[in-house]
Amino acid sequence: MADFEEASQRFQGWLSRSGADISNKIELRDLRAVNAGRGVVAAQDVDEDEILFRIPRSSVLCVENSILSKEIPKATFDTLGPWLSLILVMLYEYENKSASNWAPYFNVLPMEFNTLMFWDANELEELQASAVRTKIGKESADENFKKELVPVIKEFAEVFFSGDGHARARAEEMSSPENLLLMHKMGSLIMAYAFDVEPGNVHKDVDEDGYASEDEDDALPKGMVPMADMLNADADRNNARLFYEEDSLTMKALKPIKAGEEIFNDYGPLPRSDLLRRYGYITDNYAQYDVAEIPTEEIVAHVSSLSHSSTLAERMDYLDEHDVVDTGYDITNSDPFNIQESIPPELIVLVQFLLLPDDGAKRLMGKGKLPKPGNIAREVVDCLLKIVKARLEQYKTFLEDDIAATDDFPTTQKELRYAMAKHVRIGEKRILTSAGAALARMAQELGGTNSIEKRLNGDAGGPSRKKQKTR
Ligand SMILES: C[S@@+](CC[C@H](N)C(=O)[O-])C[C@H]1O[C@@H](n2cnc3c(N)ncnc32)[C@H](O)[C@@H]1O
Repeated sequence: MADFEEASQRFQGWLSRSGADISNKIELRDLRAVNAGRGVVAAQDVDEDEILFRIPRSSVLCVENSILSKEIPKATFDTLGPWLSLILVMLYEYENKSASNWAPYFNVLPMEFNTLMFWDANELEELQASAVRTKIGKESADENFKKELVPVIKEFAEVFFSGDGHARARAEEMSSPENLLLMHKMGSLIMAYAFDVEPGNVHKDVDEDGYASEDEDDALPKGMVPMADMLNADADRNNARLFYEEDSLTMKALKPIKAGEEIFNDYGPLPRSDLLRRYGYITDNYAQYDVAEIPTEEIVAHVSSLSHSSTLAERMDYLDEHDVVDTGYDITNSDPFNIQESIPPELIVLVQFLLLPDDGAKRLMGKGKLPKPGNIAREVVDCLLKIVKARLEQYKTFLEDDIAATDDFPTTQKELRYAMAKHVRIGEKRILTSAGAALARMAQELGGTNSIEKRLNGDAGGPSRKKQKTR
């Protein structure tokens, strides 16, 4: 406890000496008792628009402020891109230990994470069929570290390990498992803590909800902004935002904040699976953003099994040209569940188009048109229902069993990870179950012959013999 508090005090002292202004109405608090590390809390009432702190741009840990940017050519950083460039700079500062200008800052940053990158195989298995497992990217990150980052460190070994007689030997060791792990840790810090730092005089385009496009954010340099990254996040209780000014970055209250209330940033509308992947924690109020992703290859495999057409590949190319094809489709929450709201129109169009008879598809392609997602034929509903049910069956446990299993007070890291994984899969299964029920209702309302079942079972459209499990 003493070390933790002392690190917080030293960090704030360092930040103030670096020219930061921190309002005396806020405090950096120990929130470990509620599994939230450090967080910023209002010590007195704060008004809307009031400045909580102002950090000089020179205190941001970024390529521009690092001595490495004077010694390593800009072209090298440009080739590395924002992520690897910042990892390089952070590794350098971290290796410099107390000699680094940012040493007091590193002392309040964690080096252990619950993000999916650090879960073992058994822990990941608890996520069952969640598509988030395909997005962790550990192997590709390892490759990038070995192929792009390590060669730069070797090329500039004398700069990177300046003053060390063993600089070359140390650079040679950078591909070791321990050093790759260190790179992953820096990468994870960037993922959970860094900001896309807008230059002082340029403003990025944001959508109506205030989020920049991913392309837009990818283009901006990343920076670790001390203090701004001590704010935890909350989807519903976001009450502060960072503003990018010419010489400083300013955190302002977005609404009045009462003494004792925590000050929250916003990570955007992330499903809990992504919250876990990027930030290593989940909270119930992000459940509203949960999604159940269905990979496109599964959808195409289902349709192929129902279609005798030899033109599916050609149709996929056509759909791709019309921006309908994605790697997967997210079924989202709606309350009450509503097909039009929760099933993406692109998924409906994809299934509709692939299920068309050859002459119908050819006619549409000739006119450069696509089916309308509003008119869903019975056959399409049946196919979507099969896809949704098959996806649900890929999860190893039943929804009701997951809900019944208690995890009130996980005490070990493993228990915590298992509990978080369970909540992620519950969220996904709930969506799939609701989607299945809504599609089944729609099929019933549309009436007519269940042509898909007929084709699959080779009978006159009677109920499938296979008992469908509910998950
Ligand atoms: C930008 S940092 C916030 C400061 C962090 N709590 C710390 O002690 O360094 C983001 C990390 O804080 C934690 N976090 C953020 N919001 C949280 C919340 N609402 N509840 C619990 N942990 C949260 C997660 O571990 C996340 O990866």
